[in-house]
Order: sequence, then C-alpha cells, then structure tokens
Amino acid sequence: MALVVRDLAFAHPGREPLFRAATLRVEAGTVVGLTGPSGVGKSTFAALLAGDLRPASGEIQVDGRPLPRRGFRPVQLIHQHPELAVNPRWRMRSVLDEAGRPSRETLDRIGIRPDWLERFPEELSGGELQRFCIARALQPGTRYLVVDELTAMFDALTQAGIWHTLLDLVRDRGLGLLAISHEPALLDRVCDDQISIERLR
Ligand SMILES: Nc1ncnc2c1ncn2[C@@H]1O[C@H](COP(=O)(O)OP(=O)(O)OP(=O)(O)O)[C@@H](O)[C@H]1O
Repeated sequence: MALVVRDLAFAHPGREPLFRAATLRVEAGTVVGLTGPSGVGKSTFAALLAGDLRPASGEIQVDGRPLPRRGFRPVQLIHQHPELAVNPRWRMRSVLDEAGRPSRETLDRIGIRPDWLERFPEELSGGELQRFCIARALQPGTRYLVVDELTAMFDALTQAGIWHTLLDLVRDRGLGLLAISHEPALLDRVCDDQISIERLR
C-alpha cells in the first residue's frame, strides 16, 4: 500500500515546467518529509497529489489505483493558512458537516472543544482553526495526508501540540503522510524519511 508518483510532468500555464519526470513513493504508515527552497514547486506538487491540479503526463496511484478525478479524494491536503481554507460565513459545525462530521471521540482527540462548533472561523485562533482542518481531512476514506507548512504560523507550543495530535491519529489509522516544511529540525523529529524537491524536478 503506497502513494506512488511516476514520471509526473507539470507546468503552470505559460511557465517553464516545474516537473518533468517526478517520481516519489510514500508507504502507508510512514511519514516522509519534503524539503526545498522557496518557489521551487512544493505547494504545486502538493496540489497535484491532492487532485487540485492535473499533471500534463505521468501517473499518481493510491494503493494501486489511479488517483480519482472526481468524488472523494483519498489524498487530503492541509494548507499553511487555515483561515483561507474555510468558509468565513459558516459556523464550524457546518464546515465539518460539509465533509461528514467526525465522531465526538475523534474531535476530542484532535482537541476540538464542543463549544467551538458554534463559532465562526474568525472567533478561533489559527491553531484552533488548523485543528478543524485536520478533523475535516480525516475522513473514513482518507488514505494519505499532505501537509504544507502545517504549523509554520504558530508558536512552538501550539506547533508541538498539533504535530503530536496529527502523528498519533496518522499512526492509529495507518495513513501515509507527506510533510512539506522549511524546518529541518521539525522534519528530523517527525519523519521516517526525507526527500528534497530538487530530486523530483
Ligand atoms: N497558479 C499559478 N500560476 C502560475 N505560476 C504559479 C502558480 N502557482 C505557483 N506558481 C509559480 O510556480 C512556482 C512554484 O510555486 P510553489 O508555490 O509551488 O513553490 P513552493 O516551493 O511551494 O514555494 P514556497 O516554499 O515559497 O511556498 C513559483 O515560481 C510560482 O511563482
């Protein structure tokens, strides 16, 4: 069981190709770090894996099957800025219900207090909001998570709390995780393996 990328090519419209034959494998149950300087294509690669962008050529397979083009996405992407990832006009209860609300037990494990469900996004801190984005990404059909600078915006304590929660849940569910980060110390702590995006280009 693995998330497999083979010979993937992609260019943003009118730009030089960012990837010509990118190849990567993330085994289920492992955490792989993706590093690299700013602007080389890490977020673009994440969007390709999640199905938000289509490769020009090459393939992405999830546990032996092609990444579905519609319907539920087994590779879920969590962005750096949670406030941009939720509808500001919806209470958090509706944000979660749209995807299928996780059980109270799961919400407790993620550290989401019951009264937060009645709040609007602007009434939560960034760290609290990121916990909702994690909850929303952990659907029953989720097999792999891609996190793009998951905690770069938060203080050390919030960062540690969110990573602890995420790794715990990922381990329990046997998910694979691709963690994009600029922080070598963080990746050293959480990853089984690391790869530089330069090797994918
Ligand atoms: N929608 C887009 N249309 C055209 N070019 C884009 C688009 N999105 C990103 N780019 C360009 O593609 C390149 C890669 O961007 P990307 O955001 O994937 O890099 P990154 O490695 O994630 O950077 P950072 O670490 O700063 O977030 C950049 O040169 C960027 O300007």
